[in-house]
Amino acid sequence: MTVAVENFEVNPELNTSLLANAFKKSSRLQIPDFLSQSAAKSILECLKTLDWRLVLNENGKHFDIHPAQIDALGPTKTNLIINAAKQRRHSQFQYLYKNYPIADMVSSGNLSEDVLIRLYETFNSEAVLRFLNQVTCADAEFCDMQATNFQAGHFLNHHDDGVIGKNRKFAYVYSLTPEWTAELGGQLEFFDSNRKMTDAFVPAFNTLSIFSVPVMHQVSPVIEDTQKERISITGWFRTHNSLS
Ligand SMILES: O=C(O)CCC(=O)C(=O)O
Ligand SMILES: [Fe+2]
Repeated sequence: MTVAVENFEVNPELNTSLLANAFKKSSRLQIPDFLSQSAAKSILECLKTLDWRLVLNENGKHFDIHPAQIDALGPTKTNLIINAAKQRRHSQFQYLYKNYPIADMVSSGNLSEDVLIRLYETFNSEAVLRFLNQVTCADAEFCDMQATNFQAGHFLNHHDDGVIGKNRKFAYVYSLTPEWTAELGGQLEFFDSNRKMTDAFVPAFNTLSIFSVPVMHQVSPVIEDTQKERISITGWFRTHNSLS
């Protein structure tokens, strides 16, 4: 028997029209206290237990390295791969971080963590879709979802999130890292068409960042000298119809 899990509740004190006005000004917004503190804490605790994969690119190819593969490679080879990716950051589009593909795991029936199933259902619920569509003036029908973990030296270079056929209406980053500061790096930075930085979002616990796409942005490198992890749930709110 499957027991239906109840969705998390979006903070009832959020004022939709105030948030919509703020979003209209810059097509991006940070919404603090998105879920309850206890929900956010339970999600973070669950994320800390995941088997994160190391993701990076080389010569236009995406690599997804599972913990067992990292063990098989051993620390010397793994560090060579990581350091080479860090070097390539200066000359080409490059990324290096850890992830866990929540939406893919849901689709394949392999997600076993109730808290994450609940989170995925919550973000795809009528209540959240209606709320975020009102704030962004969009017509999104669903969202995809991955968890990301940026550790010391990890980054995601400039890109605009525009992918033909994906029908992305706006991107979201639900931050779960407590006590993050700008000095740690890992900021979500936005750029204009001249590559001038126009805005930077510092991750904050239980805060949902949303922004219209395409727009040029990056996650700046996390400093090398930290044990802290920048943990988030991210993805895009999308439509099914490829013509819209
Ligand atoms: O984690 C973030 O702040 C943004 C992530 C992002 O830009 C992406 O996954 O495309
Ligand atoms: Fe992005």
